[in-house]
Amino acid sequence: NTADEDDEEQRKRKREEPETEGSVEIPETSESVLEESKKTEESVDPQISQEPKAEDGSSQTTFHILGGFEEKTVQKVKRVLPQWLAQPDVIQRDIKNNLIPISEVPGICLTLLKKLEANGIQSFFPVQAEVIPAILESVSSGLLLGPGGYRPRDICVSAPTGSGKTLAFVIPVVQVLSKRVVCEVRVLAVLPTKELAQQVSKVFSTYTEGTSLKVVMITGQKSFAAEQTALSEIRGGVSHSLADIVVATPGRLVDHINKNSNFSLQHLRFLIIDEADRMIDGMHQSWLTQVTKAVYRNPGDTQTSVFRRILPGPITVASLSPPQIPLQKLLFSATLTQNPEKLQLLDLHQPRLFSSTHSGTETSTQSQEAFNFPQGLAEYYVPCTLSKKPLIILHFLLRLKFSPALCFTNSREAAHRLYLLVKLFGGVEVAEFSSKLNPSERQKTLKDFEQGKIPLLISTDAAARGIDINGVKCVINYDAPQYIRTYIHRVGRTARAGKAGSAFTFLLEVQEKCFLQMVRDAGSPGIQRHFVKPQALRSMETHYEQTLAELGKVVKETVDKGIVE
Ligand SMILES: Nc1ncnc2c1ncn2[C@@H]1O[C@H](COP(=O)(O)OP(=O)(O)OP(=O)(O)O)[C@@H](O)[C@H]1O
Repeated sequence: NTADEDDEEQRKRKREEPETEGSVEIPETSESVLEESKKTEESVDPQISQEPKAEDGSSQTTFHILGGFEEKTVQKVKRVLPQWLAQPDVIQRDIKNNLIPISEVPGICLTLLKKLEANGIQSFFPVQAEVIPAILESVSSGLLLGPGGYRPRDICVSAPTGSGKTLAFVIPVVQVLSKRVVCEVRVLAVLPTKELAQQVSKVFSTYTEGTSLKVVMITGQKSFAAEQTALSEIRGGVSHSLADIVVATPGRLVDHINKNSNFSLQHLRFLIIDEADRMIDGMHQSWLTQVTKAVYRNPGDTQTSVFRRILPGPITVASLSPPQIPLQKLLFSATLTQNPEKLQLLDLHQPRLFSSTHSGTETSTQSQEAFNFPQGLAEYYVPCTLSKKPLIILHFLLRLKFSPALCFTNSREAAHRLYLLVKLFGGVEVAEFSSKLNPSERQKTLKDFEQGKIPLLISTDAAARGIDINGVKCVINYDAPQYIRTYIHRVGRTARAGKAGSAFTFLLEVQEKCFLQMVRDAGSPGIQRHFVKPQALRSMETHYEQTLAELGKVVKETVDKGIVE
């Protein structure tokens, strides 16, 4: 229909207007005005010709309208992913109904089976049942070669928060290393924070206990000299490694590579990158280049060594002989990026992906990445106003007994303010967790929270990723997270290991549309509205107002004393 076409044409013209500051927006004009401007377009300066005219023909305004906030139709582009990303090995998301008895997973030695049982593990979760045999298979020809004499494929795992990814790499790696003769660093696990490194190091220690394997953590928690002493010793004038498995944060790792001449990665067989998407992010990138350099750094006398390592290139007869220790990368994340450009930074070798999302299928037209949500998670959003947020938290804790609850804010200041307010209000034990605390305070706070001494922990995103706190019933996003990955990791602190849990996100009216769209686009199975009636808060209001006034005084006093800025 012609009228529709004209409309469409008008809209198109509007969309194509330059968005520069000097441009003039053409208002929704009548056809005659549009025709008028069309006629003059060829002969007159376009800037002048686009100036809007009122019906009497006079210029409507001389102001330039800034912005360009009008709605634009963005052309949908069908995603085309590399085959390995588009067709992953599928991992079941439902843990409870897909438990596999540990004895049914092939290749695991008796000693480890016994240890698993001793640690209360009777069955493997789906991610473990898939990934453990795959890693074991890649070392089936020994540490020096992959299957068929070729370099083994790198392995990427994208599975929900709390799905048991840690054991999926700890078990096979410990099993492979248990046959080693000489102590050298064969496994390097890199994690973004000290807490996570500690958590993973603890699991490695549990499963290496009673063997000669040594696990060393380098995160800066101890002095550099103490870490050096733990990593190697000089015997007979020669440096000997004291670590088989090193668990590190990127900053401290780079320090040891550059400043500790006795720290050698020349025998490294597995590079484990946990929270891989976070580790690919900008600030962490250079650590990988440094690791690669350290792995292929040849001391002068190794030209004749059997273990001479050269950077992998095209396969030739010469490159296959003598065989080298291949470096295999194992990537784990609940929100592994599907952006091939980002993944390329990791220089993966014929990667094999294990994933519980199907967003990468060829039929998918979604431009946004979809992620994994734990099966037992119930998601809610709570419509609220800024002033009612603290009251709703108190209502959740005091009336609805939503505890233990982990509550996230978007800044350290917001966490501290909310902590003070809840503490002054009384009736519930509360603690805060942020980078403001030193590592031992952080550790103690997490321990107290886990042991049930603190029913409410108010945290920044410092506790959003990877932290495995047993028994968190409820996650509260006091401030809505800006990014979908942050949301997934925060809510993933509950509903772990096949258990149930709830996540509540407080949303101001202006945030609702965008946030809900973001969550749905990411593949959330469904987020429901949880409305708190104003009457439910009324009885707490007077005491709350008094607490606010008191808080004002406390904050003023601390500022006056120069305790906080
Ligand atoms: N087979 C199993 N049986 C029972 N519990 C298990 C099993 N595997 C792992 N767990 C427990 O499940 C919890 C979550 O495991 P883990 O921390 O490895 O999850 P994750 O996938 O790494 O989560 P995130 O993505 O949040 O880091 C841990 O407390 C762990 O001890």
